[in-house]
Amino acid sequence: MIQALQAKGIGVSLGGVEVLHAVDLNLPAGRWTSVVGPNGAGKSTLLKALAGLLPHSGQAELLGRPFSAWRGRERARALAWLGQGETGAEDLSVWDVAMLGRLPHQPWLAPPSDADRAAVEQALRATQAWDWRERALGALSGGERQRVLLARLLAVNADVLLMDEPLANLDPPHQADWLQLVRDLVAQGKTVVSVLHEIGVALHADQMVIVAGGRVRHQGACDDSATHRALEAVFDHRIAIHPLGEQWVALPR
Ligand SMILES: Nc1ncnc2c1ncn2[C@@H]1O[C@H](COP(=O)(O)OP(=O)(O)OP(=O)(O)O)[C@@H](O)[C@H]1O
Repeated sequence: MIQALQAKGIGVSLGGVEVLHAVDLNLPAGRWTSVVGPNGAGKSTLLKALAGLLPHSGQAELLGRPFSAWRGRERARALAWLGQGETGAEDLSVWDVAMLGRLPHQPWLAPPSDADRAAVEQALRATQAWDWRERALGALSGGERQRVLLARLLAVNADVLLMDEPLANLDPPHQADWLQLVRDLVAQGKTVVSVLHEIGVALHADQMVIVAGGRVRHQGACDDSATHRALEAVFDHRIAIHPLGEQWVALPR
């Protein structure tokens, strides 16, 4: 199986403290992997290291090649990123924010092409943000803003999409839309890796990586009882995983 992302002994220190300890991880291409764990576990740090956004020890590989072997723009076309609580670009219009996702496709200082405009329109429509395209990002609500940032990520049209808490501020219908969007992306052969606190949604993924204390505690299929037991354990058995129809739900004990 082709690996979209691989961590080989990745360690990260922040503020002089080691927060990720020699993590080894293989994330398969064409699958959706959810990353879960308690607050402060190191999930965001792991995702940033996998995206090549943080200095780290060990080696990270994207689609079988070390990050150092990728040219910047080529890598930016292959891997799209949605960070947690992103700020900045408040004065930019929604259209221009989504167009930022096309930068890796554009020659230096070139105006957007028809293909760029089509990709941005498609992305804004996919997240139902099209109607706000002339509004400033800073004038949107938290959930509206999140949908614009999601559109920026989609506009990249990358094969590997990393999202840190993509459901932040989204209401339940838009969480359901996100779930469908991810399923569609994976059906097209894309790889999605998402850090999620919504365990019920995270259990819809193909596989789950459970992180605690800066280490991967478990990696397994979301419908595997071993994954459910590991999930309950990492949250100190304060939640229990139950079947509900064809889904799994996490309920407080
Ligand atoms: N700049 C920093 N300096 C020092 N420690 C940091 C820094 N950034 C993060 N940390 C610490 O690193 C650890 C991992 O943080 P990280 O953001 O990866 O956790 P997380 O699992 O994503 O948490 P959450 O679920 O709360 O978002 C935490 O203990 C955090 O306090």
